[in-house]
Amino acid sequence: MNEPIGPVDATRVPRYGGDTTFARLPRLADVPDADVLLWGVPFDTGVSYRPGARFGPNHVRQSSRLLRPYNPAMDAEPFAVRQVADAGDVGVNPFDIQEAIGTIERSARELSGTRRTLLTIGGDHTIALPLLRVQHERHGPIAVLHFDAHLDTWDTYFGAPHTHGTPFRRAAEEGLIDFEHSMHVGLRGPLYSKLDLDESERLGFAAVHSREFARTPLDTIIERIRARLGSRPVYLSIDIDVLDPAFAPGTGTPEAGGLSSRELLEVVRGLADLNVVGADLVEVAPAYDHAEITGIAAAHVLYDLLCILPGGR
Ligand SMILES: N=C(N)NCCCC(=O)O
Ligand SMILES: [Zn+2]
Ligand SMILES: [Zn+2]
Repeated sequence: MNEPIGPVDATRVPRYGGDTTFARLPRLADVPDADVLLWGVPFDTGVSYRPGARFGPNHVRQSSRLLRPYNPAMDAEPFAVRQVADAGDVGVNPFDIQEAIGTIERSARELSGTRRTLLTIGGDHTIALPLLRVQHERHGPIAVLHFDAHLDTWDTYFGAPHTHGTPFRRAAEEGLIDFEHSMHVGLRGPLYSKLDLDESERLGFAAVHSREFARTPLDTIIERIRARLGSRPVYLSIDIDVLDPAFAPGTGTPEAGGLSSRELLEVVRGLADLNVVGADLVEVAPAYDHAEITGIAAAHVLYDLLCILPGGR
């Protein structure tokens, strides 16, 4: 087997120069094949408040230039153990949500092929639906670990079924989710009514609310999550607004009282050895970011995610 082609060597080409791929990894076209692909879905037509997540993928790439090859927290070299590459962005229609969802689904299917793991950079949370459809084709009903301030199980907005507040309701209706083993993490903020929580529970989602992080030891929370997911194939859907606006100001629907980046990174690391089969990281909206705070948090979450994937260490 050929050695994986890693990121550009920062001792030869300084980090701030050259092509902007995630972690300065090679592009898919420049490697014989890849085991793990990062790709961007620059789509935000589903947002209900501040727009701008369409600029998320390139912002996260730009904010990932300082990542280094060795991750001491996981004793891992994620770019050395297998081929990771950046597959660029998919061209999605910003004026037609249905068409965009179809394009995302087809592209995800094509890119994953028979064996590749996809890490998708959004884009708003609408994009989780087509991504879950492709996971379902491979694994059947899939355990979803959903990091978010919001439930995203709402029914419609202005009568529209496909928005960033509704992907998990649609996915539930399509039978894509294994509710015995699915969970929200980081919920908080005002709701439309108490029924919002009841409906999510009725669908079958368990939940760790953000406020529980204030009083419960992190290891206890990680244990609860691991027990819920078990040995099932797990899909991670990470809305960056799970972080407190202090740690992720660059997002469209910020809510106070969220996780710190340290807490989120520790929870992600705590998922090591579970069967994580894919992930998305959504809702980074760079227009509201400062000094790449949100972009850097997103890049580091993806980096640790690469290390917890089966075979990532
Ligand atoms: N950020 C996501 N995915 N959803 C937020 C929807 C909240 C709302 O507009 O009421
Ligand atoms: Zn959210
Ligand atoms: Zn969301």
